[in-house]
Amino acid sequence: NRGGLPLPPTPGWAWPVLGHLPLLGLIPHHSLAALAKKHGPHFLLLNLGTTSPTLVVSSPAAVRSLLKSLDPLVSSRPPNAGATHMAYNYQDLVFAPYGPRWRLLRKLCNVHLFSQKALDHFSSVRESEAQDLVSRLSSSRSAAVTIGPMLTDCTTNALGRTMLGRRVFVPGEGGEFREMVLELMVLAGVFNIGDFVPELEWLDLQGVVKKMKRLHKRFDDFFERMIEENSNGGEMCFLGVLMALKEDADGEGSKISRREIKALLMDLFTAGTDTSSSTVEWAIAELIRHPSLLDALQLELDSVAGRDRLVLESDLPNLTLLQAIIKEIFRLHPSTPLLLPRIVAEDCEAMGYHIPKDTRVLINAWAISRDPDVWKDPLEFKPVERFMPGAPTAHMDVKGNDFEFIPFGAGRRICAGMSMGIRNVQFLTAALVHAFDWELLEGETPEKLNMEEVYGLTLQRKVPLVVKPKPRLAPHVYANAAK
Ligand code: HEM
Repeated sequence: NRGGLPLPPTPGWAWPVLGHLPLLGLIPHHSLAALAKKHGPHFLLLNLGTTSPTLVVSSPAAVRSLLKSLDPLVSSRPPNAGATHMAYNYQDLVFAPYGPRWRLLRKLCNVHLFSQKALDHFSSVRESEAQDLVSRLSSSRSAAVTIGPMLTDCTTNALGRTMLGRRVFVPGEGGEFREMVLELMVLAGVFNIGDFVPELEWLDLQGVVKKMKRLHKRFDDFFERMIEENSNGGEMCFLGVLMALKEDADGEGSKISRREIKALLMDLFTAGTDTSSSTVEWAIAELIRHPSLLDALQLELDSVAGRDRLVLESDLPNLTLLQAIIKEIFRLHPSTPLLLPRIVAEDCEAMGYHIPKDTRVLINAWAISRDPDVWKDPLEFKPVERFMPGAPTAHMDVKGNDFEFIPFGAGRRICAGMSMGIRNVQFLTAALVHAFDWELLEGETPEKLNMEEVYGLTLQRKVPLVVKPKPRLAPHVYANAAK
């Protein structure tokens, strides 16, 4: 019963079985943005495969209507192979159905990882990993480096030390975990046909499920080893806290199980590393393309941190231009352009349309933050004009209150690690811009730097950024960083 309300518009004709899947193209957030402009600027209803229909949401008003007014009804995720085979059959946080277990896992993360107190507690870990990165870059002696993988090493090691009490990517040490994390990123980004045509799931046409099961076993063995090491009295870390909780709760319906602990660790490594590192890579690229902003940021950093030490996390509140620049980076380069899918729990009404139960929801955050109906000169990098104090949109933030840009999502299911993500991106960008001048390779110019995107789990550059870092601080700073 639709109560006389229409369904949202659709693009019309669809293929048998595949439905509108072929319309997604190679970069779905681009194709969906174009389709929305043509057929449904707020809502567009697609049939992707044979599953229930997918609602594509492409305007701030439409996001508000769902994630503010109806949020509890769209706070679970649709079924998918990754949740079943990698995330311990929905025992994790990212895919847990909205309810008491999801609430408990989020609360544990909020208290022990993402609260101001927990973030401050582990700031020395992030600072020492940034110091290591600066030292590795300065030892390149201004030769060209591909910055992306070095940033991934840095964020993953910082998270490894916070969660497991140890680094996980150690140069010259096997690199098994590194290889596993990279494979996980690739697999999680694959468009799995079985998720859209469940009738074909058993065939596993792309071999994705087989790979997931194999990789899951390797992760499980790794986390089991970590748990054993930790129970022999390892460094105090998030895993230690979780294990203590598990022991406290054992016998009385266990508050958190061993499986949930492993699933949570897997989530945090997947959601918390590339998201931050790829955003920093975009930030360095944008600053190279805008040399006067790069100069102004270096001036700000010098005035706050001087040239005799590296920047610290405690400097961040004093770096106003940096904060404006990072907001603009999040606007133009949201690392998860379609957020993570949701599913509608009950029939409901939004923007005058009937939205049936089980409709899947994709929110095109990328399209909204580049929409000329929402932003003036949306494709231009203008942090000062938009976000410096006194600018008309300076009050806007990325924390899910302003639906004009929602790189972390919004509502109850907003990114759990947002506080850490913002700190990672602000701090690493500050550290790199403060410690180095950045030159492109011979023959490349800032105006022509390739800024194209490719589709994947996170929004990656089509052409990885290769740059020459030239130290600009006092020499003893780099010597100390190397110790
Ligand atoms: C630049 C950094 C980051 C960005 C842009 C980002 C973005 C996102 C987005 C868009 C979502 C989906 C939100 C939704 O459904 O509305 C999400 C979920 C999530 N993120 Fe992040 N993220 C970042 C960093 C992190 C970090 C550092 C961690 C943890 C270490 C993390 C952990 C999570 C988790 C656990 C979820 C699932 C939350 C839930 O389902 O309740 N993220 N993130």
